[in-house]
Amino acid sequence: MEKNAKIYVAGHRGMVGGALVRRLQQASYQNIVTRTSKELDLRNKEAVDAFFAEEKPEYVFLAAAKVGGILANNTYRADFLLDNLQIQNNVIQASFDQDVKKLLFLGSSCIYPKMAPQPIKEEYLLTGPLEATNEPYALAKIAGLKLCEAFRDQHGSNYISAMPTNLYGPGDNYDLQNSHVLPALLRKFHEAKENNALEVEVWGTGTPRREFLHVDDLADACLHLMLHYNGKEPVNVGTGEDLTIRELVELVRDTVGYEGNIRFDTDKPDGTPRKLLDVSKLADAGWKYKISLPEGIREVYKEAFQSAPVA
Ligand SMILES: NC(=O)c1ccc[n+]([C@@H]2O[C@H](COP(=O)([O-])OP(=O)(O)OC[C@H]3O[C@@H](n4cnc5c(N)ncnc54)[C@H](OP(=O)(O)O)[C@@H]3O)[C@@H](O)[C@H]2O)c1
Ligand SMILES: C[C@@H]1O[C@H](OP(=O)(O)OP(=O)(O)OC[C@H]2O[C@@H](n3cnc4c(=O)[nH]c(N)nc43)[C@H](O)[C@@H]2O)[C@@H](O)[C@H](O)[C@@H]1O
Repeated sequence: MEKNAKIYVAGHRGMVGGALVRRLQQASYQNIVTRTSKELDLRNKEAVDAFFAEEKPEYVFLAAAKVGGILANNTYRADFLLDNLQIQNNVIQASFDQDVKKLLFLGSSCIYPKMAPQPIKEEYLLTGPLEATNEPYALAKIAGLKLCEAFRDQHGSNYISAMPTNLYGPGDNYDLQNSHVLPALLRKFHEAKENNALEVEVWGTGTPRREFLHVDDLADACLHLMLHYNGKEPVNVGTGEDLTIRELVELVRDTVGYEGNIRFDTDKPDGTPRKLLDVSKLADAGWKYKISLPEGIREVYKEAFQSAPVA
């Protein structure tokens, strides 16, 4: 990818897209094209076709998607399936029509079977039923990676797919209903400390295990894959380490400095019991994460709550 190549980052205002733009700029890529969803609704095929015909990007990072935590996925099930299918179909088809040289599609670790052996290898895809809370989203993501594979099979298109584990970092969503667990916990513990609240409510039993990757590490991995990986199969992107939600809760509590009680609301869903990624394929491609979870949480807490108010 030449330094003056035209690169379209879809979803640049999101957590992942924002990190990708920062990483590309840091690496001196000068010709980055972006559009907000207001300027270009990627669900609209005509608008997407017109944008690609006009801009003719050479490389595409597809980081635009309808995204949310366990409750959002489980509540807006039709939107998560339909919006994501439309966005990815339109962008991948237009990339083909306009001869994009290479495209990176972002999926998610929830594509794998709920009871997949751990750690999860890429080859476990489609070997068992999905987790119910995010089945529509996972199905859309599976369709996206399969569409990339099908274009490669039928037309030789160099479209690759990255499957990140749970992410966190600057630009995360802190809405308590729709967010993922880490930003939700940071906000809950911060507000409980500020208000001297007696307890903090945490969803589920605390027993599920999750793996977390800082989004700046993810962006670095995506650039690495764009530069060095040309395989058909998706590549897992994570740390290869996980912890229980209870352990995460304690880590966030200690980072924030909250001293009250924790209550687990077991009426809320746990989701999949564990989704630890096997990252040996990524390691073979020459990449490893840099930001440890305690360090990342400290940095994000400082950035989101101790310097400027949360939007
Ligand atoms: N967050 C995670 O934990 C996680 C984990 C694994 C994989 N991923 C994957 O990483 C990618 C990015 O996730 P994220 O966390 O960065 O999500 P995010 O912060 O919610 O950002 C998503 C972006 O997509 C854009 N978008 C949504 N609908 C659109 C539409 N109809 N037209 C145009 N743009 C649209 C939004 O643009 P505007 O801001 O302009 O509205 C937004 O900036 C997704 O593919 C997701 O599956 C995320
Ligand atoms: C990366 C994303 O992961 C998502 O699954 P998933 O890890 O369960 O998504 P999260 O929403 O991060 O939840 C992870 C775990 O944390 C628990 N949890 C505890 N307290 C909270 C809280 O206040 N908020 C939230 N959100 N969770 C909380 C939740 O019950 C679940 O067991 C998928 O739904 C998406 O499709 C996507 O793949």
